[in-house]
Amino acid sequence: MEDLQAIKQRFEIIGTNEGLNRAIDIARQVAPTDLSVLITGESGVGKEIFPRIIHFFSSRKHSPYIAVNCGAIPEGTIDSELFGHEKGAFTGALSDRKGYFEVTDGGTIFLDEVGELPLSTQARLLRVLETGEFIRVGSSKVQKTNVRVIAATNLDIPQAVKNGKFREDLYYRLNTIPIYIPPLRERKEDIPLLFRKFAADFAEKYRMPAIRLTEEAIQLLEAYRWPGNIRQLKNITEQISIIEQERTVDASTLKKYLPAENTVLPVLTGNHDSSENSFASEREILYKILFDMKKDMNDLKQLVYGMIEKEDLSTVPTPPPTSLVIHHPYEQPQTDFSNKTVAKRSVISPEEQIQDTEALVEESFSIEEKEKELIIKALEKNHGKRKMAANDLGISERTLYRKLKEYNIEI
Ligand SMILES: Nc1ncnc2c1ncn2[C@@H]1O[C@H](COP(=O)(O)OP(=O)(O)OP(=O)(O)O)[C@@H](O)[C@H]1O
Repeated sequence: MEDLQAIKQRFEIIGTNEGLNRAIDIARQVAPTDLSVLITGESGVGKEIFPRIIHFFSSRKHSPYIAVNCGAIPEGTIDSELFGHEKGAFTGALSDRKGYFEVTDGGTIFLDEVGELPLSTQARLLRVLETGEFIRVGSSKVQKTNVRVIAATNLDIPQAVKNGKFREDLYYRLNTIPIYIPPLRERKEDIPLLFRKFAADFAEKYRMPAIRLTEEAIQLLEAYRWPGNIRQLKNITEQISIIEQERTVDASTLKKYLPAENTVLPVLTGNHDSSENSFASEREILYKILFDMKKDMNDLKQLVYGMIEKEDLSTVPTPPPTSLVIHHPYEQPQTDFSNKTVAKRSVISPEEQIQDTEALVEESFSIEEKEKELIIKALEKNHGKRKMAANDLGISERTLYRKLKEYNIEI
């Protein structure tokens, strides 16, 4: 089997930290077995690389690999996505459809954000883990599959178990082999290495000389807490690469790009001391009101559609057919992962038809731009942490995922 250095090269992993090396080593050791693995660590630490390492070094290497972001799939359709459905199982189920556990038979499924799974889906997942059995939605036929499950989460699952949000038995089943990825602030030695790598990548991408840091700037970079971890470091390196003309970046320039730590939106704290803050807070309150208005409007729409569906009125205007095809945001295949399946979906539930209709209505009320702006603001404030941004916005993480996709917001 390849040594640590070769694995790092193959998967473009930068870092020499002991915790990182240990995580890679466990992934390599556990790969040839069929054990379930749970990868934990804060958002942006680089969890997604590990299931790929495990799949690559397993005997399943030439079988399908699917990465499913459990937080990004609406609750109403997740069972159908994972386990498939029978024709007529719900309105819109126009034909039979295989779920990911069926199409990945023989391969590996990576369940990212596994803590977001609803309890009913957790029960189905436990069954497939323990017996290899699953049942398509709307069917009574038990089917078999042979899939290795690797899960990841940035949630405190033991706490979720205590709160009744995550099944304890499933937690122990998934956590057979735990892999913990340390946050960047505990890997200070890796910070300058990662910066240099990203600076070189962006120099190539934007065809300009790479930015470099002065000694003082490096110290500042290392002292920063990096709440958004590697994702945040990458974003900031990109911003500086594009914006700064001077390619040698000193500490005072760098400081401008590092968000003040422990800052909270004025709208949430009621901190209105300076006139600048007061302006910002008024604007944010306005956005919040617009956002709430839109939410109310959508609730109202759901209600109306619900009533219409109940009464089965033939005069109901249906959304145009083009809006009936939704694709989920799956990872792009890596260069060394040509066999990775990119999943698509073309059948939607009534719930999603309503969501798609929302998009049409949003346009006509011109709230879209404001909503997008507010989402970006919330993400910036929370250093790309989607969960915290969703909390600030007063929406579920799932809705935020949908919005990010809808507005093409990259974080
Ligand atoms: N060791 C590393 N070397 C180089 N790039 C890395 C490393 N770790 C992470 N990255 C990059 O950092 C970004 C964030 O990584 P990733 O999406 O895997 O984080 P995550 O822990 O899965 O976050 P989340 O829990 O929010 O999904 C990606 O662009 C990834 O390529």
